[in-house]
Amino acid sequence: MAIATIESRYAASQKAVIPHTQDGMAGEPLVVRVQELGKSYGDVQAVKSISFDVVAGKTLTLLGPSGCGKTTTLRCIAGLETPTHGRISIAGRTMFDHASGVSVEPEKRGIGMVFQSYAIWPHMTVGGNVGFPLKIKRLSRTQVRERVARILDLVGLGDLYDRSASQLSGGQQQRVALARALVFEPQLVLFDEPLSNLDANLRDRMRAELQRLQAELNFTAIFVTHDQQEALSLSDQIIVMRNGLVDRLGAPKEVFQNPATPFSARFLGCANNLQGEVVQAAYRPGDSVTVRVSEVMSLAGRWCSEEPAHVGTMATVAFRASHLSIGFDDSILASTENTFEGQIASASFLGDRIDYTVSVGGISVHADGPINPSFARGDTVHLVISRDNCHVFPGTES
Ligand SMILES: Nc1ncnc2c1ncn2[C@@H]1O[C@H](COP(=O)(O)OP(=O)(O)OP(=O)(O)O)[C@@H](O)[C@H]1O
Repeated sequence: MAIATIESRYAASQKAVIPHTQDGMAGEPLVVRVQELGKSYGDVQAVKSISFDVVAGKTLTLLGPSGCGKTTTLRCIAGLETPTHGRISIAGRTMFDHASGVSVEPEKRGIGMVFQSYAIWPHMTVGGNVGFPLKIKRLSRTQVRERVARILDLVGLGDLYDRSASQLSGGQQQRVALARALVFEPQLVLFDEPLSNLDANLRDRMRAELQRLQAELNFTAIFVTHDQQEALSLSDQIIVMRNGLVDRLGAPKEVFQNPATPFSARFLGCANNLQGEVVQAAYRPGDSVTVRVSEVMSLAGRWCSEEPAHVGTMATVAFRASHLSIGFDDSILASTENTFEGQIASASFLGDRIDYTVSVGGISVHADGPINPSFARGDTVHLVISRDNCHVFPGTES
């Protein structure tokens, strides 16, 4: 039986979709729908309850710290784990439904997977590794050869067809794993930290290659990573996961610029999380609010909750080190709001900038500064940050 082309598979997926109504994407074709998915291992609730949709041809990334349930979610979608509850459908077809007992076998889900470990067979050639999924599907030798040659060209390994897989660099092995996942033209590809074993240069190149391949082959992707740069650069949508739940879901820019919780703020690079008492109230999200962090430090920021901030309640102010300006004198101070004096407690050279820890009346603040001028331990400096860059959340939960 001839295997459908990428284009016809994609066209078929477009016909079989459920109308989509969430997150302003109404009318777009859906490839994956995950509803109230949960998975427990004995007493461990690896995934508590998670729901999301992925639109055809787009990339959704599960981002979060180690142990938050990213891989378990991915493995449930692939059919490698049986969820404890919930429902998963792909292109309108139910793959798992706890309520009705449906559970489609992994090999019948039509999903490609790329793992962190590559999982390629060292005793086979490159062509043998990549052609393996097609052999299982009983394609003829000629068809396998043609398909494998084409995908190897696409991933930049066209001249390594007959090379033994044991004679490849890490980057080449990663490309083989990628080619093997894509060779049977899946409409959905799952990536579990596929770039984490590569050096920084290669990782950047592979990110760009993945984007090119996705544009060319039009597959839908679910990506797992704990690297925020990777998530921001590769995704159409990001889910920040925490303890088996969705902490934040949105487009990369939205998630980065408007963190909805202190956890998301910290995970997406807000190195400063200061706690204090509300001294100027806020009633709606986006309202100005002031929090007194210490005797010498009150911070004005944007309120990030639907609940009002009453005077006297506790709140958390999150902001990035890169948003603080730091200088020797108060000429850097454009206003009198959110300005502080402190002493340099430590400095870490990061190549293109210096990460300073500044003590402001005993409270430690992280501030990025330029290479020149640089400041030494004990120097007195001035700091300023705009109110728009301070995100304020209710409570003091870390
Ligand atoms: N087979 C298993 N048996 C028991 N517990 C498991 C099993 N697999 C995962 N867990 C637990 O489930 C939780 C979620 O694990 P998971 O691998 O999904 O996290 P993760 O976010 O992918 O982490 P990492 O980034 O470290 O890979 C962890 O507490 C983990 O110890």
